[in-house]
This record gives sequence, C-alpha cells and structure tokens, in this order.
Amino acid sequence: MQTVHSLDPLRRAVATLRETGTVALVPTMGALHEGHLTLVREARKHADHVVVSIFVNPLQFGANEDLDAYPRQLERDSALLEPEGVALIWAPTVEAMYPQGFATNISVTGVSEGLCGAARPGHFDGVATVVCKLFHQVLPDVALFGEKDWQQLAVIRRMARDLDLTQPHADAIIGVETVRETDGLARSSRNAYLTAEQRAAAVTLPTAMKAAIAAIESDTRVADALADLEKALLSGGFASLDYAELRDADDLALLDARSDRSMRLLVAARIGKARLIDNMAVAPR
Ligand SMILES: Nc1ncnc2c1ncn2[C@@H]1O[C@H](COP(=O)(O)OP(=O)(O)OP(=O)(O)O)[C@@H](O)[C@H]1O
Ligand SMILES: CC(C)(CO)[C@@H](O)C(=O)[O-]
Ligand code: BAL
Repeated sequence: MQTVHSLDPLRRAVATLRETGTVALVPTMGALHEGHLTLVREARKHADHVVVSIFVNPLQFGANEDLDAYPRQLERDSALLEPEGVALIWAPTVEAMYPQGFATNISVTGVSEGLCGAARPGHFDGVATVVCKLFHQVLPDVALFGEKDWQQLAVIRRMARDLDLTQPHADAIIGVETVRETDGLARSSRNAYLTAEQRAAAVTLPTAMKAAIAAIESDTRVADALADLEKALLSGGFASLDYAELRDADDLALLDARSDRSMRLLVAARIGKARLIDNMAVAPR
C-alpha cells in the first residue's frame, strides 16, 4: 500500500494501477471506522484496485463548525486500511487540493436544498467541488459512498449526471447501507465527540426514528409522528433538533403524507459537541 500527498505522484500511481485493472475510489475524511471499512470491502467486489482518499475538506465546513477539531489520524487510518488490501491512499495537503488562487465552485441545486443544505449553508457546494476534483484526479471506474449521508449521495449522483462525469457516471456511484453499532446508532467519526453519558443517550436517535416510522406506516399523521420524534429526542438527552423530515427517497421532495413511492425519514440532531445525522427507509403505502 502506497500513500501519496500531491498530484504528480498520485497520477503516476493511478496510471500504474490502471495498467493492471479497474479502480474503485472511496472518498473519506479519515478517522476511519467500521462504516468506512465496509465501503472498502464493498469496493473490492467492484474493482481490481481500491484507492481511499483521506482529506478533511475545508470547503464543506461552515465558519462555526468543527474543521479544526475534526480528528486527523493518518497513521491509525493507514494501519486499518493496510490489511483491507487497499492499493493507494490519496491524502492531499490543503495546498495540493486548493492551490493559491483556487476560485471554482460547483453548486448542485434542488437536492442540495433543505435538510443539511439548509442547516449547513455552502456545505454541499464544498462536497460537490471536492468530489468532482477527486473524480478527475483518480479517474475511478466506480466510487462508493455511504447511505448514512443520503442527501450527499443524491447530490453526487445529480452532479455526475449533469456534468457527464463518465469516470464515474451516475450509475457507477454505489451507495452502501449504513453500518450501525450493536445498539443501532449509526457509526460516525463524530461519535467520538460524545461523553459516555451522551453516547448512551444517543441511541434515542435510531430508536425514536424507528418508532416514528412504525407510526407513519400505521397511518399516524406524519406531522404527529415527527412531533413525537422531536419530543423523544429532547427528553432523551438531545439538545436540539436541526430537522426531522419525510422525503421522497430519490428526488428528496418533501412529503407531508405517506406516499406510494420509496420514502426516507431523515434526521439531524445535536447532542453535546456532536451533530448526528441518520436516515431510514419508510415503506410505501
Ligand atoms: N456508518 C456508516 N455506514 C456506511 N457508510 C458510512 C458510515 N459512516 C460514514 N460513511 C461513509 O463514509 C464516507 C466518508 O464519510 P466521513 O469520512 O465523513 O465519515 P463519517 O463517519 O460520516 O464522519 P462524520 O459523520 O463525522 O463526518 C461517506 O461516503 C460516508 O457516507
Ligand atoms: C464525500 C466526502 C469525503 C467529501 O469530502 C465527505 O463529505 C464525506 O466524508 O462524506
Ligand atoms: N460525512 C459528511 C461530511 C461532513 O459532515 O462534513
């Protein structure tokens, strides 16, 4: 396994890999956990070589967010990736990714609006810009992303379609089911911000979501199910709710009633220093 930090060695290493097969890209911000390793294992089923990018992307963090606090642990991450058969780690410096004078922004409208797009203005521009660059840098045949970041996956698929990204095109973007702790909490690098007490309370998020889904599926009014979800989170130790919404799973249209299409319940809520997100399927009518 090789690790490179700047563009020329990356291009050389990728060219060498492409001589002997296909390439899958797994973009990450590091601080790896079982969720990321699942993406890597899935990637190996889809391509001969796996490239993992590790880059805490300043463009997708707002002024008052956790860019500085976000865990950076390249040595530990490398030790986790080596036994997974990863060929290459692309860990660019900020200067390599955004050279002096960098002035381009990629903005996807529609699916990036509302939800995390409303709570984190500019976030999805930052994600789209860096992911577009990663695709051009690594030229992967496929790329893998977690369903935990459902809206992000929708934004990236839209961008890939709209910009005719053939490497990889929208269908070559593979979504991987959310990996959870045994109590149901979605794995996230930001879970590390929680104290033991907050971590125990955080299970309220998946539990209250499942209760809301069961209520919606048995025809409780969506607004009532979401109001109960908010009450459960606040009484279960969460400080505030950013959003809890029922959306069309594909185009993310806001729904105020159960529909006959695939739906998703999406939630973001704050506990301690962490802002946790999760989403789950809701069965069509
Ligand atoms: N629990 C998980 N299950 C499946 N995929 C995941 C999970 N957590 C993260 N991923 C995916 O891993 C990729 C990299 O995510 P990232 O490095 O931001 O990790 P993270 O745990 O989501 O961190 P944080 O939520 O704290 O930003 C993304 O495609 C993300 O959706
Ligand atoms: C896709 C990504 C690596 C872009 O910085 C990031 O948003 C993430 O880790 O989900
Ligand atoms: N996992 C999404 C990256 C972010 O929260 O900035």
